[in-house]
Amino acid sequence: MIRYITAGESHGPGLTGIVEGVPAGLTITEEDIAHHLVRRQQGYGRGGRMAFEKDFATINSGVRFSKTMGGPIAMHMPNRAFKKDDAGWPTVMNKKTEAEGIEKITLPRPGHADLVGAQKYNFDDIRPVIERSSARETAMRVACCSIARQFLKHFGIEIGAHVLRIGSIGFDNWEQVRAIADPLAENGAEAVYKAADESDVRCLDEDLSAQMREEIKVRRKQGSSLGGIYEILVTGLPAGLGSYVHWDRKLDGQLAQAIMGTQAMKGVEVGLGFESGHRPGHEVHDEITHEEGSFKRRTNRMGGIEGGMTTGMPLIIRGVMKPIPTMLNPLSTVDMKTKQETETRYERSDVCALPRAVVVAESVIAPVLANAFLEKFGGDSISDIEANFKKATQ
Ligand SMILES: Cc1cc2nc3c(=O)[nH]c(=O)nc-3n(C[C@H](O)[C@H](O)[C@H](O)COP(=O)(O)O)c2cc1C
Ligand SMILES: C=C(O[C@@H]1CC(C(=O)O)=C[C@@H](OP(=O)(O)O)[C@H]1O)C(=O)O
Repeated sequence: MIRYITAGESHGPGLTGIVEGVPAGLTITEEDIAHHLVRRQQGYGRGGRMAFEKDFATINSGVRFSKTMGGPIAMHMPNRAFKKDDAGWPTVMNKKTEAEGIEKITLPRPGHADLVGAQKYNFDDIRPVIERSSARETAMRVACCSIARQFLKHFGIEIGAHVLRIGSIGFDNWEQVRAIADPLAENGAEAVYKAADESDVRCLDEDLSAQMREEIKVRRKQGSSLGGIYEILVTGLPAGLGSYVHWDRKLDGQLAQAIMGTQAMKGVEVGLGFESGHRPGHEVHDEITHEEGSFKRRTNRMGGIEGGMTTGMPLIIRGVMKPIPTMLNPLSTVDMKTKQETETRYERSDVCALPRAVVVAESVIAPVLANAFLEKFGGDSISDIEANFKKATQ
């Protein structure tokens, strides 16, 4: 079973990640990981920090001659913000001594973890909450998950996401999205992300991309922010991954947890999702056929999952990201120290992080899918798993 854990603060010296349970013999390099790290930094609506961070994870264990050895893979990624010292970070984040005059942050931002985090851990300063709740952590999460993604790719399983909506601008309906995304996914879901990466808002439609950019521009000018909706496709999954026998073995439930465990994600759909509640059954369920020796479906409205298991059709998952909580135009809040009503204070921030966040969403589902695959075809090495997979699918 692949597991990972990250450590590190947003403005501390750097992020650390440990991935364990990766079978021996998987080809992986720092450059493979950097590919997705660079993608996570790109996107219209990003804030000033992404312009100077140059995310790169150094592999410090578990890999020899570009192949995994079966042991834990440890990675480190420095925060340029710390070195750049644009706000005295080595002093503010000093691990030993508190210097005099360091300002306590006491104005919680609605929508961020500030107030509840400070209440929970009994802090009179929001700084420690910001440092760990920040989505800076997703940089190392993407690095860790890129290893699981590489494992899936080895077995022909590809992941690719694209943006469906930013604020009021987006596709009208499911069929419209299918017409543009599914032909791309026929060549493997990586074709979806590669096409989406051509747009700086990661939308597959050129006109909508231009309108989304405009929407972000307008909201930025107003000092507000935006979220949106995205879709992830996964191709190459064999039928029968996951299980119906227990609630916690249902693959759709596990995928939802991975998405909802990501900063700012507020909902997940599989296939038609909420739309299926608006339609009669015959416009929802995917009719079964048998062609060229295997079971197929006429449609894929259930998004490749039935009974908590993969159907063999592409997986289609959608997620919604709420608007960024830090906004130039303030919201009302209460000073934690004085208990007086006041307004939020602005800090450097993304205006719309959705085009970047879809890379995080693509990444976090990879270990879930890799584990479902390992549960069925698992072994200690890539060659063992190849043999098991071949035997089961011949
Ligand atoms: C890629 C990414 C970038 C983000 N950038 C910011 C940001 O610049 N400013 C901000 O206030 N929130 C940002 N967020 C959202 C906060 O991290 C998130 O709202 C916060 O951790 C509270 O968690 P919750 O939204 O899940 O309740 C970002 C989220 C993601 C996924
Ligand atoms: C650093 C990243 O995102 C950060 C996520 C984030 C938040 O509150 O979640 C707040 C901002 O941090 P800062 O105030 O230092 O600019 C973002 O830049 C990143 O994605 O690597």
